[in-house]
Amino acid sequence: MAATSKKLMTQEMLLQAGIDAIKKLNPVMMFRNPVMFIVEVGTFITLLLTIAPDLFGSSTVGRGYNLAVFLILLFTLLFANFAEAMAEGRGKAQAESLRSTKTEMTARLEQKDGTTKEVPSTQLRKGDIIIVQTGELIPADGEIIAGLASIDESAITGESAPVIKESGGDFSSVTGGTRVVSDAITIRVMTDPGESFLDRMISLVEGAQRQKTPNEMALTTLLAVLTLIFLIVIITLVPMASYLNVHLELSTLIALLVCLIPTTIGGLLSAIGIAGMDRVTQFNVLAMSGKAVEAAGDIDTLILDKTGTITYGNRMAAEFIPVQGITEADITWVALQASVKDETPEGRSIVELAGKKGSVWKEDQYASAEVIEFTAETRMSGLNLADGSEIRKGAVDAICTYVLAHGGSIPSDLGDISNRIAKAGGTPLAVASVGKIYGIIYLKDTVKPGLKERFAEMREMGIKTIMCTGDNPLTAATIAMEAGVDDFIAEAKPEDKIAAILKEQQEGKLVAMTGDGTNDAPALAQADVGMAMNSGTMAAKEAANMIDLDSDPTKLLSVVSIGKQLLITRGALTTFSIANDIAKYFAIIPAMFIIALPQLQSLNIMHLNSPASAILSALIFNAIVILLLIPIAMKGVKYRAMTADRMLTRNVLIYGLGGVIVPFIGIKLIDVVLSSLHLV
Ligand SMILES: Nc1ncnc2c1ncn2[C@@H]1O[C@H](COP(=O)(O)OP(=O)(O)OP(=O)(O)O)[C@@H](O)[C@H]1O
Ligand SMILES: [K+]
Ligand SMILES: [Mg+2]
Repeated sequence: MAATSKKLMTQEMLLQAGIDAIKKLNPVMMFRNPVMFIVEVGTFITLLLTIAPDLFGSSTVGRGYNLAVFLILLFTLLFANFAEAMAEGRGKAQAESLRSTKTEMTARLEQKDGTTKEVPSTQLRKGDIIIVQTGELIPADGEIIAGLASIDESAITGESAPVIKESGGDFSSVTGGTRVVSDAITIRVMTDPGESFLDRMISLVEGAQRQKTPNEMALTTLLAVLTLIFLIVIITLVPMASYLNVHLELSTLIALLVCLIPTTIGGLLSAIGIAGMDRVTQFNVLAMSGKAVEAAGDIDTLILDKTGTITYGNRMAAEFIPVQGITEADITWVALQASVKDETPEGRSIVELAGKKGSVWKEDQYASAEVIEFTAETRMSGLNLADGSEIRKGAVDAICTYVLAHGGSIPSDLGDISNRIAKAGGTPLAVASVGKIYGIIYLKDTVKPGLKERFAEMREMGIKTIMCTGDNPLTAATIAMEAGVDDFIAEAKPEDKIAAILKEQQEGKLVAMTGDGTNDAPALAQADVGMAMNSGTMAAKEAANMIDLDSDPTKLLSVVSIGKQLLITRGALTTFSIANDIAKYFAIIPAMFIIALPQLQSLNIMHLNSPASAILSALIFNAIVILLLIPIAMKGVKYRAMTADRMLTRNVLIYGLGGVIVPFIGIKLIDVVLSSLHLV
């Protein structure tokens, strides 16, 4: 995706946006935007007045004037529509390129009797089991239930380096449309046709599901109310004017109304939202809703899981360390037994290390054993052998509790060994057989580089980072130090992760959470912004409202910036739009009443050429300003790392002051040009 998205606006896209701007004149579509809908009604009335100037009562202005007002209003509408069409353009192009990867393919579907049958991928349903081999495209989203393979995900992530996916752990999910580059895997299909990740991605970048955010809705309501107030003010001008014996032309009243209602922000509002979402996509982050992006802009706390988010998550067994009185061979043997049926990456790495150390075993030896699978709840796994003996490995505190409950004791040097590993940032797993602890397995993992700097940036923005891990407190402290997070919570079960989020939320804070595991899914759903790593499980990706295709937790920083920028841009342009009214008022009111009330000359501070020129200049400025502000609506106002409040104050000042001054200059300039061309 990244490859296609980096392209700048092409001529083709501009042309398409122009065509779309005309199509969007359809009143049914326009109705969703109250401000611009009023402009459209005005445009229609001035069109009628151009054809029949006396249609609504006798008129003293010529057709030419009405035509001029009509044309300027038409362009006001077109400029606003063009802004929206431009913002939509890039997403449409991206959707096009994604669609091209959605080819019809055949899948190898496993039958009840164990044989396979070739079927078209469109026939695959949730729960089907399929087999995909080297070189083949994966026909549907799913979870690997057997095997390990390296997979080229460039069709979705734009990243050409293949990633390793395997059954059992947090790296088990695969996406339809990606390619297996080595080995073969068995996959359980997780989505029905039309609901796949690729489908969702297409409709997301295309904006098909785009809904107004609560913020946008509130602003739209505010703008509609403002429009209504100006409408009432202008209608009441008519009897006042007739008392003064001033005849107000309908087209002039419409011009005044359009100048005063907030057309600038009304015209650019939707483009600002779409462009914000698009900017998030440019960072290879899929945001399921604009609401999530806006929430990201206000985040106070970020909660991260450790394994797979802060670290790479390929926890591998590095060493078997026996406690006093146990040989290395003994602990290796117990560790192996505890792991022969453990299908997690950790479990497999233990079996592999035991093999390297010379342990041999037969698969059928454990055929009648009961498998105790690893859960985040128990933090243990193992086997119950046919003779009734129980073999376990797991988090040190979990194993200690288990052994004590079985009448065993804790070896005196266990604490020292496990602390040594934890202080080095490793995960110690204790192993026990028949209620006796044999020693510790040292699982190593690596912290992703560059985290410290980015967490420091978050601190500067006023965001607190908390690591929330199932691992022990010492390991957690070491990794927390190394990664530079502000705080950590250790030995956290899934419900503890939710509790941590709820606690922050109850203090009135907005919370973001990043994670990759199935055990993170409930917390991802509870958080205001839940960002799942693309490397993670389906459950995590489904619960989250954002997915980072590059599996980089610090990406949230970019999303936060974009969210803040979105809110600030909207605020700044609203301020600018309303501040503009002052100059327009000074241009139009004297022009309307000058003949009856020469005293109003004192209001004519711009010394505009003629009443007609004043009105048309203000109206032209009103239209052009929409066009000129499209780049700011699309790119967002410049954002710097400071608190949102300071940033907003700063921008409201700039855009407020600018909004007062710029139109005085602009309207005067247009007036000079119009009169020098003898147009008015
Ligand atoms: N296959 C396994 N068998 C037994 N115990 C395990 C296994 N994998 C992990 N553990 C233990 O359970 C603890 C919790 O693991 P889990 O991966 O659920 O934590 P987590 O909350 O995902 O961690 P993180 O937040 O760091 O990603 C680990 O710290 C480890 O001690
Ligand atoms: K306006
Ligand atoms: Mg995890």
